[in-house]
Amino acid sequence: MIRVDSVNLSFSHEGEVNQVLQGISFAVKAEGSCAIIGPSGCGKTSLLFLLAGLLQPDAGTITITGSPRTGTILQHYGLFPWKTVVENIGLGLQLKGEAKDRIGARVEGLLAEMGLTGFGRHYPAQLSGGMQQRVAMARALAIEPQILFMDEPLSSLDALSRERLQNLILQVWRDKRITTILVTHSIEEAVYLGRQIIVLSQRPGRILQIVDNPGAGSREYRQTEQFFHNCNQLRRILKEEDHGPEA
Ligand SMILES: Nc1ncnc2c1ncn2[C@@H]1O[C@H](COP(=O)(O)OP(=O)(O)OP(=O)(O)O)[C@@H](O)[C@H]1O
Repeated sequence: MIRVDSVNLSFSHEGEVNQVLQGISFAVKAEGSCAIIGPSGCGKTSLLFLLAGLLQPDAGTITITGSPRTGTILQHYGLFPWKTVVENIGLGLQLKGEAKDRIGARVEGLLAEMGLTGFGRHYPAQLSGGMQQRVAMARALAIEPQILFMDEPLSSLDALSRERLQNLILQVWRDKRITTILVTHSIEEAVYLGRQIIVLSQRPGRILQIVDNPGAGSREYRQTEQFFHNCNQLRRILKEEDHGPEA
């Protein structure tokens, strides 16, 4: 369980305080899937960084029950260009001090799972965006996280690769029974991948609404009336935030 209670965050620059998040409270239960959406600059990445423990709030608390292993996929993949695919994927395991042969076996398994067999010795620059994204996902999954934090992981992909990787995220969430927290700009992606959708206001980000979306979790969901209904609901909330209520 992840619990966020009355969290505020601001950044200071040359004496000027920039309030980024205000009074954020919500909870995500274990094995839940949560999507965070909102206008550009509203603090989505900052909120994800807070959850992942990469930033500390000015006020309020973030509590994560137990000491779960966490994996993080940052925007633009965060791969090391001077390391091969195998070295990138094995990095977390290496940092944990795992034995070389165990790392080798685990990385081989992940290469196969992600459809990257044969590309282990390539460098990131030699791969397409979709393949780099799968490497980033394999690296995050290598340590068998119980919570997976993802910051717009699919934003730079073409429509088909994006759909394939959305299905992969769905499959990982279901098969490995992990908790996923996904920051996205895409309404459809939020509704497809988040059983709970947190909609943030313009900066300073406050919670406009938490949309329950219990139907998410299967490939078929995309074709259902409920899916379209929830996409429209999100669109309405975001539009109102952008322009005020529609005439
Ligand atoms: N390390 C930092 N120092 C100062 N200001 C920062 C820092 N990180 C983020 N900000 C500011 O905080 C605000 C929110 O940024 P953040 O990246 O969290 O928003 P976002 O909703 O993820 O944006 P986008 O959708 O465009 O990716 C922005 O105004 C940004 O300039």
